[in-house]
Amino acid sequence: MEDPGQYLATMRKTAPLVHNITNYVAMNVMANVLLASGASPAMVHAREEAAEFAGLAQALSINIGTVSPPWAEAMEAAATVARARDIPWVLDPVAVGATDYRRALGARLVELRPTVIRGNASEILALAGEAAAGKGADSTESVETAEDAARALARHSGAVVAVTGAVDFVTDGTQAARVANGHAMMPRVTALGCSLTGVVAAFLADQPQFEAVIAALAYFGLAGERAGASAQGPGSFQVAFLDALHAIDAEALTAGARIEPA
Ligand SMILES: Nc1ncnc2c1ncn2[C@@H]1O[C@H](COP(=O)(O)OP(=O)(O)O)[C@@H](O)[C@H]1O
Ligand SMILES: Cc1ncsc1CCOP(=O)(O)O
Ligand SMILES: [Mg+2]
Repeated sequence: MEDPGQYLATMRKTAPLVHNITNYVAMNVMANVLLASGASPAMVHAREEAAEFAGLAQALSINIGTVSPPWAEAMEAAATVARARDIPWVLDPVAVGATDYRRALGARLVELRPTVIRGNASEILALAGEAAAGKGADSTESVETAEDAARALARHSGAVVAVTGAVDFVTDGTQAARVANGHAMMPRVTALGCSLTGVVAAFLADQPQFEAVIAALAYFGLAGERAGASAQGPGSFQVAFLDALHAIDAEALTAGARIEPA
C-alpha cells in the first residue's frame, strides 16, 4: 500500500458526520477519538429517529456492546437505510459469541450487509459460526486463529473483515493484509476497539473500502505506539492517545505505517 497517509488527509478534508449506535461504555471515548481524528461524531440511538438520522450521515457504525431490544430495532432500521442509500456502515459485534441473543442479532445484522465488520478474534470466529465465546468483550483467541474465518465471513457477507489484535488482519475474501502497528497497552483501555470501529467508518466516507480500512488500522495503531512511548499506565495512555490521534498527519502515517500483504 503506497501512501496510507492520503486516506487520513482525505478523511480530514471530508470531516465526515459519523452516526454511531454504540454502547454506554464507549460513547464518550468514541466521540472524543473521532473528534481528535478529525471526524464529526453523533451518538444517536432512539428507534424513533435512528433510521432518519442514518440518512443524514456520511458513515454509520453499529456496536452491540450494551444492546437491548429497542436498540436492536434502531440498529436494524439504520443499517437498512444505510445499505439502501450506499452509506458505508461498520458492524462491531462486541461479545457476539457470549449469548444466544447476541449470536442471533449478529446474524441478522450481517444479513443487512455491512460494508466492514471489525472485531477481535473471538468475535470474528463466533460471527463466522465457530464455537468461540471469548471472555466478555475480550478475546481468548489469537488473530492468526481467526484468519480463515475472516476470509470465509468476508466471502459470505460481502464485507471487508478486520480482525484486530497484536497484528491486525484485513481481508475482502480475496486480498488480505496485516497491520503491525499498535501497543500492548491498548487492550487495557476500554472502548478502544469500539472507537477504532468509528474511525474505520470515518475513513470509509468516499474512499475505496479495503484500502481505507487498512489505513485506518495503521493510523490507530500508530497513535497507540506514540501514546505508549510516553504513558505511565492506562490512565495517562488514554489522554496521550487522544493527543497522538490529533498530532499524526498524513506524512507521519505514511512513514510510520507497518502494512504487509498477507
Ligand atoms: N497486544 C496488542 N499489541 C498491540 N496492539 C494491540 C494489541 N491488542 C490490541 N491491539 C490494538 O488495539 C486496538 C483495539 O483492538 P482490540 O483490542 O482487538 O479490539 P477490542 O477492544 O474490540 O477487543 C487495535 O488497534 C489493535 O491493533
Ligand atoms: C466492557 C464493555 N462491556 C460492554 S461494551 C464494553 C466496551 C467494550 O469495548 P472494546 O470492545 O473496545 O474493548
Ligand atoms: Mg470490541
